[in-house]
Amino acid sequence: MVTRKKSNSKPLQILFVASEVDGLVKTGGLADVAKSLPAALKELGHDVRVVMPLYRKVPNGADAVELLDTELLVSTQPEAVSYKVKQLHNGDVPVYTVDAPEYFDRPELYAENNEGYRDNGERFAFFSAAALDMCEKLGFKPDVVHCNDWHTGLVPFLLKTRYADNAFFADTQSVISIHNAVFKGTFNYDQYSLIPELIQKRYLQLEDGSANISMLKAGVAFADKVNAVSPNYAKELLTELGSHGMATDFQHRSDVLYGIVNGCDYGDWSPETDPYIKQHFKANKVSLARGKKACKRDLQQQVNLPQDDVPVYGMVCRLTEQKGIQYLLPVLRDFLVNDVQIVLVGSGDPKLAEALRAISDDFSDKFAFIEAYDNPLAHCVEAGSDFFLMPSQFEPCGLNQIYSLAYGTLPIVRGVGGLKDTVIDYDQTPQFATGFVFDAPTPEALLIKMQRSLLLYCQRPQEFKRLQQNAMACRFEWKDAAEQYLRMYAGEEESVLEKKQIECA
Ligand SMILES: Nc1ncnc2c1ncn2[C@@H]1O[C@H](COP(=O)(O)OP(=O)(O)O[C@H]2O[C@H](CO)[C@@H](O)[C@H](O)[C@H]2O)[C@@H](O)[C@H]1O
Repeated sequence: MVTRKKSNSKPLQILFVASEVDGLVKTGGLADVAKSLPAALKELGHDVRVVMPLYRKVPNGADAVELLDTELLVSTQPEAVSYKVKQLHNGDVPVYTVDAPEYFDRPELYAENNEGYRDNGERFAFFSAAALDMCEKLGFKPDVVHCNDWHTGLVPFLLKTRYADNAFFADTQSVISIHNAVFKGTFNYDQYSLIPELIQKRYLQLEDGSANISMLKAGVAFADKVNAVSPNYAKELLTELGSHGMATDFQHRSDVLYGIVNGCDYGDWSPETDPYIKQHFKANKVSLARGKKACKRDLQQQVNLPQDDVPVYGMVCRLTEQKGIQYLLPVLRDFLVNDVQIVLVGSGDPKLAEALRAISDDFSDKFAFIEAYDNPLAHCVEAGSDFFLMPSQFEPCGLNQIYSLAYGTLPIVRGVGGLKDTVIDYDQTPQFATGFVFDAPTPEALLIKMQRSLLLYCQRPQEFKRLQQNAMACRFEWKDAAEQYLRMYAGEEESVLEKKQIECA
């Protein structure tokens, strides 16, 4: 029998610690969450403040209001590290930016030319320490410190060590959200000089190789609660196959491991209001048909494809193995013999880019590969495509398939992580289907679903429209996700383990 604490309705003070925040600086889905979840929590009446590094890329960084000019003192270090805290706003949410030029005044956030900065361990160890150091100085006493991914993994560790007896944080609980456990933030001990607590006592369970400490492991081991960005990913994290080598770490925390699906910011991603798309549209048949057609023509024009009336498959992603490009590449030429077009917008791994470029050179009238990070174009791909490809190797939640649903663009996804939680397969559940889901991690399994989708489009247009309308009726509101987070903070949400027990009973 699980006993639960009663939820406290008093507004919470929440510090949301993230390495990137959409609206200020973004390289991937973590930034979308760091923008939308704090906003949704604030909307529900809580005092939420975000803290992130002040990178050179942050617009208006120079105009931010300086709140603190201070230093991080570390007992074992002869010299303190000076830093400032400057305040910006992202919508209604205050954002504290940690200004330490030696760490963050660089051209990029994490890497240049696909190579991580050599001192990334030290940079984010500092950021984690500063995020807590500033709280007392600013007089902000958080009830919840909500961390995100490896960059912030040392925050829960510091709360349980450096701040264990500190009255200021006596009532503070820590949470870490896992957006992508493949990045463990593993660095040599010599990068942790600002965190002597890690060195004075050896924490074997945090080591990833004998000379290295993983910041993500530290977050998972020391946070009061751990949550994955979908229930299915939370379950996968408990397995050898799906945990990126961290099954034991997650199994040790299974009683406080939760899974909460990300929301969709419909203020940014709605075909009815999207400022980037050619023609707004709704789910009713006439509006959908007209809007999709205009957006398709516009997309074809933007990426230099013939403006033909053929099914268009879109894909927008970081070019990494995670996104399943390796399943697409071997079958891309086979699929392109059909009367179809594919638009892929992505940047990242140069080898994957080269392979995609070669195919687009050979099929220039059918396959447009845009090697770029281009947000307006991403919106046009969502609006102008008929199908959206997301054949991920693994996918903690995935946002683009959720955006696709909103635009009536049927996702073709692999049934992993959050993709399984958010897309309903046509072959399994035709009545409620919103897309296509395949299981095997093979190019052939992907090709079969692409061919199935093509048949549906060409031979059963009414049925295709019905699926589009099913997709557009799906809602993944951030408000609902935020309410689940609040229940998790309050100890009222079911952990993955409890959900499993209920399923088995
Ligand atoms: N070339 C490009 N041009 C324009 N925009 C681009 C782009 N490449 C990516 N994006 C944008 O970046 C975001 C990507 O979000 P995802 O959730 O799909 O993946 P990501 O792997 O970064 O996030 C990780 O964190 C999120 C948040 O929890 C999880 O959903 C996900 O599974 C996990 O891997 C989307 O907003 C997308 O439009």
